[in-house]
Amino acid sequence: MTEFDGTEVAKHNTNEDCWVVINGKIWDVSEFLRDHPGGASVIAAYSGRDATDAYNEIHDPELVIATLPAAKCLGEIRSGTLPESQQKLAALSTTAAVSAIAQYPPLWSVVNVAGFEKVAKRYLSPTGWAYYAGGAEDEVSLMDTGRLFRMITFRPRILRRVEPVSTAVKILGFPSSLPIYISPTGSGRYAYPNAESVLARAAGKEGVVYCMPTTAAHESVFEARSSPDQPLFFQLYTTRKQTKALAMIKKLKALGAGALFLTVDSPVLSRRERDEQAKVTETPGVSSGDLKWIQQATSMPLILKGVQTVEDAVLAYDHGIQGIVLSNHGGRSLDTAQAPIITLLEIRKHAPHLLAAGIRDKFQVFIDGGFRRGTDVLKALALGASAVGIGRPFLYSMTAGYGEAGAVRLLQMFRAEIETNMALAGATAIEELVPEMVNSERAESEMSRRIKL
Ligand SMILES: Cc1cc2nc3c(=O)[nH]c(=O)nc-3n(C[C@H](O)[C@H](O)[C@H](O)COP(=O)(O)O)c2cc1C
Repeated sequence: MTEFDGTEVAKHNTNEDCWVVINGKIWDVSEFLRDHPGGASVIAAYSGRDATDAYNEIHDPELVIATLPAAKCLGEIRSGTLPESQQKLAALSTTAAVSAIAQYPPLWSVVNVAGFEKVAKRYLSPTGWAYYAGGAEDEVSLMDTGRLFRMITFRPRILRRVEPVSTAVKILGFPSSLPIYISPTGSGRYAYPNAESVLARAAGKEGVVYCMPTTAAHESVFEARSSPDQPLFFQLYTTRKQTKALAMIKKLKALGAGALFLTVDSPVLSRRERDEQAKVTETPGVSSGDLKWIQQATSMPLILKGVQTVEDAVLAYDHGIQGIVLSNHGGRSLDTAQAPIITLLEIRKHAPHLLAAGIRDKFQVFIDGGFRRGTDVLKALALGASAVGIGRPFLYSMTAGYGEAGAVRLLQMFRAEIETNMALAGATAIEELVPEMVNSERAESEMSRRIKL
């Protein structure tokens, strides 16, 4: 029997197109609605949702089978994919249930990343929310990034001409309309069906780069490009046997991938307790120390994702790698690992040559983890990063049935925040964002004093 995710069921939530879940089976009751002896509104209250409890309270489990044509049973609900908000309204009377059903908030009412996160928390299944929102162990690294962004303040310059503002940058030689890109985030299916293709399409519309995760590196994502020139990167774990990895690199290069992000911060599977409770399973990413075979296998730029110290940043540069992502995997790997912005400050202090404008055509420093505002992005750029990766917010932006429109709206929100705040800081181009525009001294006081290069 065909299986459907809760997100798919949720889309059929009107009187004209009404699906309900009864005892694990999905029924199309659009036509039956008006014939229901108890009235249409009783069923309509559960459209796009799980009606099991309410149904079982009154009906024999076999009644639906006897009443509806077999073709109206469309399939089964995939376990763990029904958001809480789509489940269990039986404890309420029908009238209360009808009023308790919140419609998905209209997209225009979501005005910032925090808004998308709120919607995602409400409409994702418990499993999906645990997987997306969680971090390792006590989630200290996960939560720490926001604190550091707040510790870094702007030193805006005044009475400058601040129009027009250009947010364009080059990422590994590819043009991007914004100094941000979409980070690889495992499986997007809890948020929206074919989430990776949806993100590729949204990225194409807004002229930014999407880096797809290993698990979703398929033809279909490339087919979603708005033009063959649209840059798409892919991420690889080196768990894969060498032969498999090489075959994948070759295939993705042929499909038109522009760069390879090799994730190096997860040599073993980390301890994510929310996932354990919600029974999410994920393949560990094991990194091997030897990168020569990958460097030799491809002419694509090779980027190390998950560099967490200035020492390793220097090693990467010295080994001819084309770029690094300062990242602690969004707080999902080693808990209490330092925030990536601290690693950026370490590089500023001990190896500033890695951030020099003059070397950006052969080496770029990217950063990700906890960037939720245009101002967060601008601080990292002023301190020398070439671009910023954004992970979870894109997953959140596709929930509640928003899909591509949500991801496009999120990019437009970042665009508006970056443009406005650049002008307020006194910059009209990304190159004009210089270290003197921020005061990062409080954050610098948290840097290790034991660094020896
Ligand atoms: C649900 C989820 C899955 C992820 N899966 C991957 C992955 O498969 N490969 C990878 O390199 N990074 C993965 N990451 C890490 C992101 O690429 C990125 O480093 C991190 O999410 C950035 O932080 P942010 O989510 O706070 O923006 C994942 C992150 C999340 C939240």
